[in-house]
Amino acid sequence: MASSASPELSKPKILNGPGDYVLEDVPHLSDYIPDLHTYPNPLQDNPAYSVVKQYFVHVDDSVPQKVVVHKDGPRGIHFRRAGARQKVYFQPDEVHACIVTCGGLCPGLNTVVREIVCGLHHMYGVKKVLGIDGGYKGFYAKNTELNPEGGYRGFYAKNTVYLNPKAVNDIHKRGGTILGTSRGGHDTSKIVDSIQDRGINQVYIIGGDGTQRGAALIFEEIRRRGLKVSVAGIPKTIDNDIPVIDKSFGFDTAVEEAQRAINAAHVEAESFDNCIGLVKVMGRYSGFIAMHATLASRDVDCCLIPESPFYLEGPGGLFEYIEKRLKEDGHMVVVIAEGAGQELLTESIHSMTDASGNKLLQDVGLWLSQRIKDYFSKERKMLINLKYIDPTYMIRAVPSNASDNVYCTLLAQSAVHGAMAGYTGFTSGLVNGRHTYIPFNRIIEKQNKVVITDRMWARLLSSTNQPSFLSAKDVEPSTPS
Ligand SMILES: Nc1ncnc2c1ncn2[C@@H]1O[C@H](COP(=O)(O)OP(=O)(O)O)[C@@H](O)[C@H]1O
Ligand SMILES: O=P(O)(O)OC[C@H]1O[C@](O)(COP(=O)(O)O)[C@@H](O)[C@@H]1O
Ligand SMILES: [Mg+2]
Repeated sequence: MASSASPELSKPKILNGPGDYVLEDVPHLSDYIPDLHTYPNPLQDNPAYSVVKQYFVHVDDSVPQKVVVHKDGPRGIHFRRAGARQKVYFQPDEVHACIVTCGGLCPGLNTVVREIVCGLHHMYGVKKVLGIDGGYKGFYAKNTELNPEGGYRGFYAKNTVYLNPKAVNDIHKRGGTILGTSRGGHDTSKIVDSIQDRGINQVYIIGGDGTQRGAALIFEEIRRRGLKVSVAGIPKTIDNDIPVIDKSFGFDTAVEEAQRAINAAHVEAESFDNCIGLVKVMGRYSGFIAMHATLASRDVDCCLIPESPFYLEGPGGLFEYIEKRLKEDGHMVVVIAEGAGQELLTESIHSMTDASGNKLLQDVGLWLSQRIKDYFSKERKMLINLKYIDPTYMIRAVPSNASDNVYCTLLAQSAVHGAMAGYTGFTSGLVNGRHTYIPFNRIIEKQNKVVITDRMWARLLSSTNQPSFLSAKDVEPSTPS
């Protein structure tokens, strides 16, 4: 379960400028520690970067949250631009960094770990980088029993391990996280005690919404204790449910992997009479994987996501639509996100949660398969075939694809530049194609969801021709994307 520590966060750092310019800034070590020494950025002597004009980011550079504007509109909210600064707040041999990965797996975790280690080492000459084993609880729990014979995890599973470029050289080619991960076990004071006792002064925390909430609490406690420790988050979520950022790393890879299952479902469905291929993908509260995989595939006739309630029977319902597709085409493909239609399932485990406090879901794919079979055999006396494919863990256990690898590299390097420059309490994130530092309060304030009154969902509906399961009265106006 998450820590019971007070979730009260310090006041956001907001700076205003002309034309209703707003900078939602991130904290800096100098906000609460006076007279900190600064040093020239060692990158200025690095032969790889010395030829780059204006390699260092201007101290006033910021990135707008909204790029579609009206000529008389306000300049609006901005975030601090990520990147190397001319001055740094740590000397290389003073840095003792640590990296932890928390929550579910996501393609690209190992790439982020690799690039933090290599970025610190090659760009800033930092040699002491500690890997924390098995998520937040690895900061304080002794995992001596966690030492399976052989293998990468076996090698690393000993609570903490020092990482260097050689040790992480090829880890981006494998899925998962070499550090291990977990849900639950966040205990703010034990974690900060461990950081303080070990003399760690840069903490890199890779994880999703729950993890970033935990990171915000760690930052607050570090600030309360007045420690010179930078806390940097790198947002990880296969569900793409973290707000503000353009998309999370690993998402493209997951969508690509989901295509393989959808293709298989389509091949099966086309090969048998009256056949339905049903694919369940991840997406606990947000249906982005299902939506993007559907739009990418073009073989999908119906996509069901948590944000769009649906119903089975009667006019405009799913059964009626399935019957129509089978009569017209003889086959169909349905993609369902795991969080869709949970309200239709029995109440039995609705109140159960995992160790992190996330709602535990029932298998909507199995349930829907059974309901479809029952309906067509018993009520419509129709012979149908149904092939259910559940690629759930396959799509998140793969290594990241090429574009996610590049994305992970830049996120990791941005985090390193930010921490070296003394920023803290931030998440490294892509906003309108630019790398930024986003304050924790913005990252954890809500979950990113598919807006079903938005253009993207309309594009999906028009590509599948499925019913919207909505009446006009359910539709609220929204800003289209
Ligand atoms: N509200 C919270 N406060 C502090 N820690 C949290 C909170 N929610 C989750 N955590 C911790 O963050 C870690 C990952 O959370 P989880 O929800 O499982 O995954 P994710 O970060 O991917 O959403 C767990 O160790 C969990 O204890
Ligand atoms: O079975 P596990 O490991 O708890 O993971 C399942 C969940 O992980 C998710 O991928 C989300 O994980 P995160 O919150 O860790 O990003 C959900 O889609 C899914 O419900
Ligand atoms: Mg989560």
